[in-house]
Amino acid sequence: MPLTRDSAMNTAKVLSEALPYLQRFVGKTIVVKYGGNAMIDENLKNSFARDMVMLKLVGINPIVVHGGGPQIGELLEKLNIESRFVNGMRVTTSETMDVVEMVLGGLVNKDIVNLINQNGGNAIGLTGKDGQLLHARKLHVTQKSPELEKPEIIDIGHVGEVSHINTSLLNMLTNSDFIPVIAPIGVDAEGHSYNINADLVAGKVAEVLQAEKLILLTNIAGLMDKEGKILTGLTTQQVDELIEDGTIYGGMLPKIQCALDAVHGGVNSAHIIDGRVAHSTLLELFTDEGVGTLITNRRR
Ligand SMILES: Nc1ncnc2c1ncn2[C@@H]1O[C@H](COP(=O)(O)OP(=O)(O)O)[C@@H](O)[C@H]1O
Ligand SMILES: CC(=O)N[C@@H](CCC(=O)OP(=O)(O)O)C(=O)O
Repeated sequence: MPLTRDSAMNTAKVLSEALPYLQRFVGKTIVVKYGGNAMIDENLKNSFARDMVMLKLVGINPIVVHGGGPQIGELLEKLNIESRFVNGMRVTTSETMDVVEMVLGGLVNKDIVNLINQNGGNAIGLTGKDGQLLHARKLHVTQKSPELEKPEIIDIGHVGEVSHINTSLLNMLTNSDFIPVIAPIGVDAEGHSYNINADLVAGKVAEVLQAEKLILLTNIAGLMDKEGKILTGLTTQQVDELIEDGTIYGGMLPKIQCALDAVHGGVNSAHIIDGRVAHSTLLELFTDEGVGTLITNRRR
């Protein structure tokens, strides 16, 4: 559709206004956790892929870490395998692990790689096993309950946390103009697979690369209080209180924890943003529009 003069002027204005942001972020690494609706809706999928291609083209290094919880859930259901979560983590038996690896490392990862490449990018898909990218160890979760005096340690199976990241592999790929697309599957020294929450992987990748930003795309407008108001600029203590009183629960727990860990570990800022909004990554990076929850070290 041909642009009218007004909308052409507007496009030029928007591009010009992006200049200071481009100058600030060029050469920097931005880790994007891709998940939620942005990974299901065809239009949103496409706009996400275009955003990644655009970032790379203007000299920013995007690294994508993807989730796929709903896609895993769908296949488990078809296979009649029961699934449940503890503290936002999927209890993972050996049988479940096989499904997780098939879905995340196969269908989901290749779909994203393909979409970025179709939009003119140069994406390469990896699980934590490729090039031993993500070393993992078993994650032990604790759960508090009013009936118990001290928190209970729960075994949730083949669920891991990141113990080491092969940064030279990531640097090699980004320096060769690839966009790495990482599926959150880890491996230990004995070659066992681990299912790792994608937010935790994204946070760790951002930390070890000392990324400029960690952007967590999700299905909600941001971290909210009990009245649904978006919370931003929180301190660690405020977050702890919100967890204690039940305002933060389920899938938001690993998200907020990894955002805090990342900024404590040297990432400039972490953002929990609404992946239901098209081009939300560009909005976050190149405009003054704050979309969602910002977590930085500055207020601490
Ligand atoms: N305080 C909170 N603010 C916003 N969402 C919350 C909060 N506490 C729990 N949640 C839940 O966390 C969900 C986001 O986590 P999750 O579904 O795992 O996202 P993703 O698939 O993007 O990783 C929200 O949809 C919401 O149901
Ligand atoms: C241990 C654990 O819970 N792993 C996740 C991995 C995928 C993921 O994190 O997907 P989302 O980001 O879409 O939730 C799972 O099995 O669902």
